[in-house]
Amino acid sequence: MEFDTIAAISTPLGEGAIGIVRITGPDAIKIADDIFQSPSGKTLMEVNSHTIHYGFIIDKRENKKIEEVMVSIMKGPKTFTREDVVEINCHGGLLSVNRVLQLVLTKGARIAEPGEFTKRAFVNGRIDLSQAEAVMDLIRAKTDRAMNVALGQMEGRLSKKIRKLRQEILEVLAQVEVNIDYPEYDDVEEMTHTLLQEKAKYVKNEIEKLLETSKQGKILREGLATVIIGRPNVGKSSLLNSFVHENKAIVTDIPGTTRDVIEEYVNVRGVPLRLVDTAGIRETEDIVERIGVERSRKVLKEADLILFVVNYNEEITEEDRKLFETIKGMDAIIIINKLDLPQKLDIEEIKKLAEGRTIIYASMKDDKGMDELEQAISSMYFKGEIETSDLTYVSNARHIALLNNAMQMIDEALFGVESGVPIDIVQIDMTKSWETLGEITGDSVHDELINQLFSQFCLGK
Ligand SMILES: Nc1nc2c(c(=O)[nH]1)N(C=O)[C@@H](CNc1ccc(C(=O)N[C@@H](CCC(=O)O)C(=O)O)cc1)CN2
Ligand SMILES: Nc1nc2c(ncn2[C@@H]2O[C@H](COP(=O)(O)OP(=O)(O)OP(=O)(O)O)[C@@H](O)[C@H]2O)c(=O)[nH]1
Ligand SMILES: [Mg+2]
Repeated sequence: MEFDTIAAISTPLGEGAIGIVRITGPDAIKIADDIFQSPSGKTLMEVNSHTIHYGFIIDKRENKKIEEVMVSIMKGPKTFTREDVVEINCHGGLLSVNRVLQLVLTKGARIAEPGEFTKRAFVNGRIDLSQAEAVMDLIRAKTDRAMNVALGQMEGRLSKKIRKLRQEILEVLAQVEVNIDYPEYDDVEEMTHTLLQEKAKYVKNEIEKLLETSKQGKILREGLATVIIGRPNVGKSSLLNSFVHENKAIVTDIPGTTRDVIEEYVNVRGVPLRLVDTAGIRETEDIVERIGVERSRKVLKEADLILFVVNYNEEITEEDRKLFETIKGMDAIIIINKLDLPQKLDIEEIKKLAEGRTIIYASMKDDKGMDELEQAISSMYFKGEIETSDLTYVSNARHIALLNNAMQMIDEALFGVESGVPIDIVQIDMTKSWETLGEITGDSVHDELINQLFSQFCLGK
């Protein structure tokens, strides 16, 4: 497909020693040539592909030097976008790259939308949708593991599995068609049923296997939403500070110190935590604190993991019991803090309330218990040493939802076969699941979704 020529700054604005203006499209090389002057007098129209050239960017109308640059010339289709690509390497600095970009735009290029380079790579068939989404994940990855998952997806690992499943479904649908066309064979109906049932079971099993990785995959990609809760003054903010190794949250001996929800990213043995400190939950007359308590309750509901802090130096209160009630059924670790102070806490009752969940004995003052806590978190989500390299993780919420949908349709197909529903109805369910799987790779998908997905990219990507 032939598109217009687009350009953008592909490096952080005004940071770093080099800044890159990237151009892609049919006029990329001509535009670059128009504003480039080499000391040797060569023109960019005649150079070999995948070569880089020293020279100056010149505003030829005013015969004015704009920048000293290195220009890469890459001719399609063996490029990032499969189109002609030019990269102008400028001196870093906001003004310098901006001047070059402005000049490029006056020569007929259009400013690129966020993600538009990667979108071209997709539309021109170099990568599929899940690979393009992986490019974005790669940029946002916060741990090595998350990065490995993104790299695997970018290489097309998930796409390959999905394509194989779609192929299987397509083959069985074709076979069913053939069988319908030759009804004169006696046992054709039974054969068709058996075939459909076997294939549906196989596909279902494969989807299930992928979905089994989704819990860990989602954590790796988005971070484990971890909320620190507990009554005022038990040491929640101190715990957050211990995790991030600095005094991010204000700690005082005044109960009700934390008023707002404080969020920090931490890497706990390869598990990315989106750690949230909350206002201590209690009944209060203070309006500001009450809003804080409300927010605490709200983030609590969306948590993947609760870190519930209680005070070794205080007796259990009705509020503690209520909190245990609130987190029923949720993943939680109980942290008994202030172990350096005399015991007033009834440990036996805490054990009962914990309902088998891990209890960590800690003192934020003496820096005790953090190792045990980190160990508990990592083994809770990644038992043993996981090898990200030989597992295909499904990490993206869009993919997870589509896999669940496809599975539902397969289930309906299976139910249909087993309860003697007419074959053409079963075919419809199988076809739907084939289409749904195709939305993951972008083989069956509409423009609106594509635009929405790519608009989430950064500018110049
Ligand atoms: N300067 C620069 N660095 C960059 C990028 C870029 O666009 N420019 N990339 C942008 O994100 C990433 C590299 N990604 C790329 C992916 C594919 C191709 C490419 O040309 N693929 C062709 C040819 C492969 C080959 O030579 O064998 C192809 O797949 O057909 C280029 C870059 C990271 N670093
Ligand atoms: N002795 C002792 N004091 C601690 C320990 N951990 C925290 N503290 C102190 O307890 C007080 C309250 O700590 P914070 O971390 O602010 O408690 P919080 O749970 O965030 O309190 P709110 O934000 O008011 O809900 C501070 O004076 C801390 O220094 C500990 O292990 N031992
Ligand atoms: Mg606090």
